[in-house]
Amino acid sequence: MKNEMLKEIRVEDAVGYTLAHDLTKIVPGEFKGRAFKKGHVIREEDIPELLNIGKEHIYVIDWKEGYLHENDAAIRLAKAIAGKNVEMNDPYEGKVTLTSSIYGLAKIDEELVHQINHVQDVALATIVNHKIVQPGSKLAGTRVLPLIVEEKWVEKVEQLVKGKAVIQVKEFIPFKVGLVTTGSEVYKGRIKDRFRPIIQRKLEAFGSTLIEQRFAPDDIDLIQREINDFVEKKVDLILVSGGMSVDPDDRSPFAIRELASEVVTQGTPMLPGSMLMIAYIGTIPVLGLPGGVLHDPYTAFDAVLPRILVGEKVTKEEIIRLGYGGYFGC
Ligand SMILES: Nc1nc2c(c(=O)[nH]1)N[C@H]1C(S)=C(S)[C@@H](COP(=O)(O)OP(=O)(O)OC[C@H]3O[C@@H](n4cnc5c(N)ncnc54)[C@H](O)[C@@H]3O)O[C@H]1N2
Ligand code: MOO
Repeated sequence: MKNEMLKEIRVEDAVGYTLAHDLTKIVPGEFKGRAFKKGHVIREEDIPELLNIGKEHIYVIDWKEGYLHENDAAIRLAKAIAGKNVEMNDPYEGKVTLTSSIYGLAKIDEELVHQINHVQDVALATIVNHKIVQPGSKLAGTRVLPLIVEEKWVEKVEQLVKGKAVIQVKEFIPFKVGLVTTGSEVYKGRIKDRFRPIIQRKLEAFGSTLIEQRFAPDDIDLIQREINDFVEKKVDLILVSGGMSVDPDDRSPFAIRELASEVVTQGTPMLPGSMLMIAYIGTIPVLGLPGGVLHDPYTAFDAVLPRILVGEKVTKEEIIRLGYGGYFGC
């Protein structure tokens, strides 16, 4: 049903009228964008182009109390939704785009996004939660669906999100990290350690530093001695590589478990990375690294590390949910 506030005027009769909204042109494979901007005053020479993009009429709006233009509604929605380190652009074709102002971890409240999209005439599309984003990375776009919208729907969103962060980007905290490399084959020099360069590169990408690497054979006491040393040094994160699976020489999980004040998980459903262990000694996270880190670019370790480096604690429930969509092959 057409809104009674919208008056149609034939394009040929529209010279001197102001456009009420952006007009879009699409030429498949060549162009998609704004051909005319809201506020443009129509001139005689615009008429052929307006007809070419399929506009035989334009709208003039006869405003009533309690309604908003799509641009104003999109700005209000974006302001309500944008949290820390999120910027918004000017409306374009009725849509406001939210971008990150920093390099960090995108946090999207999925449940709130669903609630917002339940509100009549409101549309919010976001990236998935926990993506690593760069300055300028697009996070979301929002608009209302009609050209003029009842203000009450925008107010409903504003109330829904009050005091909550729908979309924000968290900064990575520079962690000082200790690495305990276990495995008698490495300790005795039979093979060269390959974990260090991989770990170093992954940490540095987030602004953290591997401050020291210690080596231990497959011996619980000796592994624990090195872990304890890092605890005393007050590192921010301890990583333990090697010996995480089922062989009799795989001692790392026992060594970590005995020292831990909390074990969040020993194992994940994600592949690769099923042998990842997450524990805490006091406030210091201790990760037992799956062997897959040595040969796969993305494992459960890569899913969890950015969370820890923004200062978050990953829950067992989140670990369980890594299985869905978490088959990367190995
Ligand atoms: N029968 C089963 N086999 C395997 C299982 C399982 O559950 N049942 N799990 C698989 C998974 S998943 C992983 S991951 C791997 C290896 O797990 P580990 O963490 O126990 O690794 P290791 O046994 O200590 O070593 C495996 C392999 O990697 C070499 N390695 C170890 N550390 C280093 C290092 N610092 N630098 C270079 N190379 C290293 C080591 O010499 C072995 O060759 O187990 C699967 N199998
Ligand atoms: O824990 Mo493993 O990394 O799946 O090969």
